[in-house]
Amino acid sequence: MAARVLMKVMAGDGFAAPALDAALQHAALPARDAGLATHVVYGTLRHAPSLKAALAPLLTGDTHPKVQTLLLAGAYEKLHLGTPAHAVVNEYVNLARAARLAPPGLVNAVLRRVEAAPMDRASTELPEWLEAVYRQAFGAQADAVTADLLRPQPLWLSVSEAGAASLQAEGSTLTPGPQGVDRVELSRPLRETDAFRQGHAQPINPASMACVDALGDVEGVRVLDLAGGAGVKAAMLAARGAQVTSVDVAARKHAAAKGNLNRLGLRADFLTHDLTGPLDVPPASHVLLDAPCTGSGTLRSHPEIKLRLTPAAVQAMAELQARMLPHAAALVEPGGVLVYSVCSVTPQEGPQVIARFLEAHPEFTVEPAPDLEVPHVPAGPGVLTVPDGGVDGFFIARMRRVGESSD
Ligand SMILES: C[S@@+](CC[C@H](N)C(=O)[O-])C[C@H]1O[C@@H](n2cnc3c(N)ncnc32)[C@H](O)[C@@H]1O
Repeated sequence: MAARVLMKVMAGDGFAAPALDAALQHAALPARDAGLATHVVYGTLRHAPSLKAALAPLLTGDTHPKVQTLLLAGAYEKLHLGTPAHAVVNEYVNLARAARLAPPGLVNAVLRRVEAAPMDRASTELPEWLEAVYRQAFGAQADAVTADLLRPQPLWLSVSEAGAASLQAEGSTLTPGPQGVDRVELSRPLRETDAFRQGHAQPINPASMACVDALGDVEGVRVLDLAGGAGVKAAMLAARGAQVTSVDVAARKHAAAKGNLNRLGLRADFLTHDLTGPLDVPPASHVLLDAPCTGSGTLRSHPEIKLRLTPAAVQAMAELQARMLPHAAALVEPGGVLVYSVCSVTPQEGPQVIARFLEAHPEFTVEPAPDLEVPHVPAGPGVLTVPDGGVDGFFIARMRRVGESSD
C-alpha cells in the first residue's frame, strides 16, 4: 500500500497526505501496520534525494519510474528504518514479482548491494537552491531547522477543555504548545476519537494559528477570510467569536469547509470568487489573506514539495500573490487591519510581495503581529515562524490602513 501511494506521489499525481489518508481508510489496517505504512511513505519522500544518490551507481540504463520508487522505498527500509536486509530484499522482490513491475533479480541485486550515500548534501536532503533559501532565512538556526524537517510530523490540535478531558480518558497524551495548540499523541486514529467526532478538536499547526492570532481580538467582529480554502483558519476565527466570510476561487473547498464547521458547531458565510480581480463586498475592519503559496515552509508534513518545487514556480506564485494583495487591501476599512500570510519561507513570496505592495500603497503601514508565541525571526516587513520542533514555516505580515475606523 505504501509503495502504491509513493508511486502516485512520485509521479506528481497529488500530495502524499490525502493519498495516504484515502489508502489507509480504504485498507483499514491495524494501527501498527498503518503506522509503518506512514513511516515508509513519509520517510522515503524525506530521504529521496540521498536514496536516489545511493541507488544511482547500481542502476544502469533506464529504470521505469515505478521500479525506481519501489527501490527507493526498499532502500529507505534498509538504510533508515533498520528493517533487516534479508527481510527488505524478500519483501520487495515479492512485491516486484506480484506486480510484474521489474525483474525480481534486479530488485534483489540492487537492494542487497545498496549502501548509504556518502554524507555531503544528504545532511539536508534539500535541493541546493532550497537549502540556500533556508540558510538565508534562518541563519545560525538553519542546521537545526533542516534536520527537523526530516523527523516525523507531530499532531497538533486546537482542543477544547472537554475535548482534552475526553482524549486523556482514551489514553492520549496532550502537551501544551505555542498559540494554545496542543501536541498530541493519540491512542487511536483521530477520526475515531469522541473529541474529534463531537467537534472538540481541530488539527492546526501552531504557525497557522499564529496567522489567526495576528489579527488580534476578533470577538463579535466581521472578518474577511480571503483564500479561505478548506476553512481551517475560518473555523478558528469563528471559534473566537468572529463573523466570518470566507472567500476562495475553488467552490469545492467551501463544501469541505462547511462540513468541518458543522462538525465543530460553528458557522461562516462563503463566497466563490477569483481574488485576482476586485470583490464587491462591504469593507471589513479585519481582513486575512492567507494566500496560495508554494508550501516551502511545510516540508516536514509535505516532503514531496521539495522534490517538485522550482525557482520558476516560486516566482510565478509570488506574481499571483502580488496580484491578489491589492484586491484584499481594497476590502480593509480605514483604520482596519490586514494580515498577509503564506506557508512559505522564500523571500519572493513573503517579504518581497509586501515590500512591493507598501511602495505602491502608502496608506498601509506595518505593525508587529500580537500574541506571537511561536519562535520567529524578522523577515523584512514581517516575520518568519521557525520550522523547528514540528512548527511550520509561515511568513506573516500585519498592516494597518491609515484613517479613522468607523466604530
Ligand atoms: C493556503 S490555501 C488557504 C488555506 C486556508 N486559509 C485555511 O486556513 O484552511 C490558499 C487558497 O487560495 C485559493 N486560491 C488560489 N488562487 C486563488 C484566487 N485567484 N482567488 C481566490 N482564491 C485562490 C486556493 O484555492 C486555496 O484554497
